[in-house]
Amino acid sequence: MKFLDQAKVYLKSGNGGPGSLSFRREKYIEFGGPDGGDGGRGGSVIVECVEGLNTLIDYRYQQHFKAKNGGHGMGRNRTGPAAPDVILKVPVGTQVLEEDNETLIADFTEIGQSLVLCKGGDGGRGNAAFKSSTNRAPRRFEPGWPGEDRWVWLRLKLIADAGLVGLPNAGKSTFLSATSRARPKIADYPFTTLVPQLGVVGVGGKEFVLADIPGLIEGASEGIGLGHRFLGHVERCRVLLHLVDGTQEDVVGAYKTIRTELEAYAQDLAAKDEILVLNKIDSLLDEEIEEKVAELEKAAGKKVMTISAVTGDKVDEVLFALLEIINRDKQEEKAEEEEAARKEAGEEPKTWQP
Ligand SMILES: Nc1nc2c(ncn2[C@@H]2O[C@H](COP(=O)(O)OP(=O)(O)OP(=O)(O)O)[C@@H](O)[C@H]2O)c(=O)[nH]1
Ligand SMILES: [Mg+2]
Repeated sequence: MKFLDQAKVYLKSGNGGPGSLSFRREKYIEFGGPDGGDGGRGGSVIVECVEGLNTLIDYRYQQHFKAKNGGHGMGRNRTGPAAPDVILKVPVGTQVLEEDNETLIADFTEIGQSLVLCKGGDGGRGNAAFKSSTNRAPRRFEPGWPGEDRWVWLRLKLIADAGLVGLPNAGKSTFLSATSRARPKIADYPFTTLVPQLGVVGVGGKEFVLADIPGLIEGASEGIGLGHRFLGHVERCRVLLHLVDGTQEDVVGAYKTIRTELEAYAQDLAAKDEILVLNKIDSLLDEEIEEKVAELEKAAGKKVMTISAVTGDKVDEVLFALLEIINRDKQEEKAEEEEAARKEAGEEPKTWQP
């Protein structure tokens, strides 16, 4: 599933500190020379490409990044303290665009690349800097130079490995928030999720990207509800995680509604690997769980896993099951790519000859 993860952020660098207007007063000199130092440099705002990030999710929650102003110049010709830079860490593959969301400013393709987006203002000069042969005691000093500010878009194209599907209220967002650092909105009414949300799930020392899309309802493939807009995204992921709310009467009906929509939307979507999970088992009696699992397994013709996204019960088992499919799919993809590369190079596949 190819995703556009993006965030609009406001950046502001610090102003330079003002220069100082200071005169040294010493014992025998009633009115000494100027010794006001320069103001400190304001902090810059810098974007840096770092290791270990997969999404821009953090930028959805904090949108304003402001560096501090430089400090005032001081007496004895001391320069004011420079303000620290503010560094926005982004993953490889991030693009920075102007506020119009079209004009490209930077394209980060390697770890360690960085760019100053708003330069901190220089400090103003203190009066010591204006001393000359004709003016031994200037009363002149400069205010600090202003910093810069701008809005930019951060944009990251990434592939989600697994996609959550299910009716509204099935607990998809709860699952995402229980398994990743993503903090999607969760509520007991349908269509809480309005746009896809992504999270990076860590399991067994590995990571994969999980996407939560708005709930699907009957007619979704024809444009009813919200989910259809995002079904195209799910088309490219490696595995579907299908959640069924165990507290509803008709679990089989819920399952079938989603399957019908997936099939109506695209055959290859319906043909994807799917892990089927009965959620909310914390609210069910053991007999109810057994009964519902049996009904679902019969209708779906596959094994059904059970979890509570809220308590975290058995969630890990689902994650390992997802990881297994994702790894297998990645290996297959790699093998296919190698095969294609070999063909391109004009090499005949090696065949065994007696
Ligand atoms: N008891 C119980 N409640 C759950 C569980 N998982 C989710 N819920 C509740 O079910 C409601 C819906 O959860 P969401 O995670 O918002 O559901 P969703 O599938 O993302 O819903 P949409 O975004 O509308 O498609 C919330 O009130 C959750 O607290 C669970 O394991 N047990
Ligand atoms: Mg949701």
